Amino acid sequence: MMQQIYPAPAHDFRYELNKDFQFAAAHYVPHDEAGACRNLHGHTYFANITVAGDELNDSGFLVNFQLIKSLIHNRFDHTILNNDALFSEDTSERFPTTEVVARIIWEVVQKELDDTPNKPKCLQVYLRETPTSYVVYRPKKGDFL
Ligand SMILES: Nc1nc2c(c(=O)[nH]1)N=C([C@H](O)[C@H](O)COP(=O)(O)OP(=O)(O)OP(=O)(O)O)CN2
Ligand SMILES: [Zn+2]
Repeated sequence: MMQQIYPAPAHDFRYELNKDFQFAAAHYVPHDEAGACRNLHGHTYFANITVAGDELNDSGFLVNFQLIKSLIHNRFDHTILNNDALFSEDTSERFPTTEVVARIIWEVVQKELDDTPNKPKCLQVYLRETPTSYVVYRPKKGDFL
């Protein structure tokens, strides 16, 4: 399916994995400057999640590829993002723009990784909203526990 070259975050961890997946979702951006995006419309989002770490778990995984996909796909696929409690119309920090959706994906994934024994780090979320538009979210050091 996706098999494209993604930008690579710099790091010196021993292992790095990447998981591609897609999900279909509708959204609108509740702001006057959003133009046509103020209207409810849908996308097939393509995501690439980068996870890195020095230690593997008892399965020999950094983290199961399927866990990364299911965390996001099960929550957002065939939904209206604006209806999810992770988003809000009260603050632009929680409007479901591509930038914010990418950051929220990072927050969901990293929260799960923080609960694993080998504690890998999500270093990058690449999120493509349309054939011509995508965002890359990279956390800063201080964003990790
Ligand atoms: N910085 C952002 N700009 C825009 C966002 C966004 O989330 N962050 N979102 C939109 C719209 O929601 C739209 O879905 C995507 O916009 P756009 O790239 O303009 O989509 P097109 O397919 O129409 O692009 P063309 O390259 O002109 O075909 C708008 N902006
Ligand atoms: Zn859109």
